[in-house]
Amino acid sequence: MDINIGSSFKMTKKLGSGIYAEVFHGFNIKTNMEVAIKLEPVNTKRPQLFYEGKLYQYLQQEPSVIDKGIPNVYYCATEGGNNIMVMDLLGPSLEDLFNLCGRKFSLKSVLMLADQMIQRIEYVHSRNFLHRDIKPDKFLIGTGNRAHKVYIIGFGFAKRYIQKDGKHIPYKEGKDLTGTARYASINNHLGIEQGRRDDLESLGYVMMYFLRGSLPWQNQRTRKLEYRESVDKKKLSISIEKLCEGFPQEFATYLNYAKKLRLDEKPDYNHLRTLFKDLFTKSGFEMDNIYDWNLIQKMDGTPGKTTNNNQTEQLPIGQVLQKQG
Ligand SMILES: Nc1ncnc2c1ncn2[C@@H]1O[C@H](COP(=O)(O)OP(=O)(O)OP(=O)(O)O)[C@@H](O)[C@H]1O
Repeated sequence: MDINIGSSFKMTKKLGSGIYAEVFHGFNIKTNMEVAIKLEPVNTKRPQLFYEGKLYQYLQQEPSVIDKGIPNVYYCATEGGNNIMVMDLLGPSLEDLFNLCGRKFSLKSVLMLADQMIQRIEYVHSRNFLHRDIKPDKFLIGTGNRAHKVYIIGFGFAKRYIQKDGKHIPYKEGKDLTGTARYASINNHLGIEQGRRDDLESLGYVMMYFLRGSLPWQNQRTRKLEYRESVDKKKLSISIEKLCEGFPQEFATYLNYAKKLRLDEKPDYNHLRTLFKDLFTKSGFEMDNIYDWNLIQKMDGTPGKTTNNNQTEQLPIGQVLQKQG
């Protein structure tokens, strides 16, 4: 395919697509560095790519945080009927990896991910923005020697919650649901203005999705238009205790904490990370950055090689996904 983008980039093959945009693999012609290229048609109803590009750049402008877990953006322009953004190439999303692992993650993987995901959200909040679409597809792992690092992407719905005068955005009702119904906070369903608490509540649903394999309000047999309403009803009717039943108490504690926060209250992110870190230690896990997907057996039928210390060989994740097709 090899299409030129600006004077420095070439686009090669498609990597994925969302509702609003398509993402392609590419590289910098001058340096050979691999990149991801996101394309949005110029005539789309709700253009958001340049807003997203500006946010990535803004989030990178914080010298005190070195590796922020946010991709760099190198180029934004309109070419050939598309808005284009060139950014760091990342690896698969947590949703891709969840599928690869048979749609269940172990407690160890969920706890290691939780620690990173809370840090990413805390960083975005520290820069005065809410993400407002927290879901497994918005967390991607890095490539090469950053394959254990979780990056946060997809800022099309992000919103500034600390206004220019330093005040928190006011409480409001009657708003449309923003983001993805499956992981939306209950207040988002109820039409209440979102705050930091809502990103954290959504993250709680992501964790329970990983542990349980699905959420109780998923896969309901309704037409698209009725889907949101049926998720509303089901989510409201299930208690946190029921949702987290059979899993360590810490997950219910986390969700109860997020749901009790006031709209403008700053979450104690450290407290939440400590909750999960203590559970990690109590469970006897080792912080070795080995996730479930690193232990997947080779797809050609031969099991992952066993090393001297009885650990399964880690496969480069790109290779595993390619083998899966
Ligand atoms: N920097 C990147 N490197 C590698 N793959 C990426 C990158 N950015 C996005 N992708 C892939 O492309 C897919 C779509 O990207 P993204 O979520 O940004 O699109 P979107 O249209 O904004 O999504 P949505 O419709 O869910 O809001 C992602 O799920 C991911 O698999």
